[in-house]
Amino acid sequence: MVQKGPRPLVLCGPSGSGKSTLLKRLLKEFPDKFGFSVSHTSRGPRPGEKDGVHYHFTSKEQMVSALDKGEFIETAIFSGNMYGTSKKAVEDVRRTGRICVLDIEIEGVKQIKRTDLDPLLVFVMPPSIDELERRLRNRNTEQEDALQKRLEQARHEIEYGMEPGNFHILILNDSIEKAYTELRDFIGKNMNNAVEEKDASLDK
Ligand SMILES: Nc1ncnc2c1ncn2[C@@H]1O[C@H](COP(=O)(O)OP(=O)(O)OP(=O)(O)O)[C@@H](O)[C@H]1O
Repeated sequence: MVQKGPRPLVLCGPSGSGKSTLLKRLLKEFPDKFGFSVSHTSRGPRPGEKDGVHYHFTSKEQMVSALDKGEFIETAIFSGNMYGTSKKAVEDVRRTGRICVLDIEIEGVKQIKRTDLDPLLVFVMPPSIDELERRLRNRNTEQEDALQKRLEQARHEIEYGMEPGNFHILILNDSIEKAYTELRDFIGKNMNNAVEEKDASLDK
């Protein structure tokens, strides 16, 4: 059981929508206030990604075994790879007194809604599928088939993201400055309320 602390912040959105970019800025501006929950994944590291910093890189077998032991809050299969947030990852951040930020898939969002973590849920929306494709191609981190899978998945994710009641806020990332300002404003409004009283509630 994960101990309750401040409400965690969840960033969700299609691959390439800008979650990592926003997260990086947030952690840079407020290093003492927010801490990133490091997910586990069975996918291989991209150039520059460090084990234990960006992800805990592991195997599918090990993740399934940990899942069976109840060590994960949420897991999801995405583009053939397994991803998950361990209870320990969230607990590690909570212990530092920081607000835990999670970057998770839709399946994970559905699972975390069923826990008592009561997260603030942000959906990062790309301006269009075409622009998403451009950004993913520019990022140059995926092979063609993986890129196509991400774009296909993005259509479903956007549908879910836009359904009323699924997220507390949708942030359109057409400009990173604008999107970041919106994220900061949302946090400013809701994180204080989160400590005093809860005014952001959603469908479970
Ligand atoms: N507003 C923006 N305008 C132009 N490019 C952007 C914008 N936001 C992000 N990008 C670029 O788009 C690419 C994808 O962004 P990012 O890696 O943050 O996405 P992500 O949602 O974290 O993806 P993944 O889920 O695959 O990790 C990056 O190369 C990033 O620099």
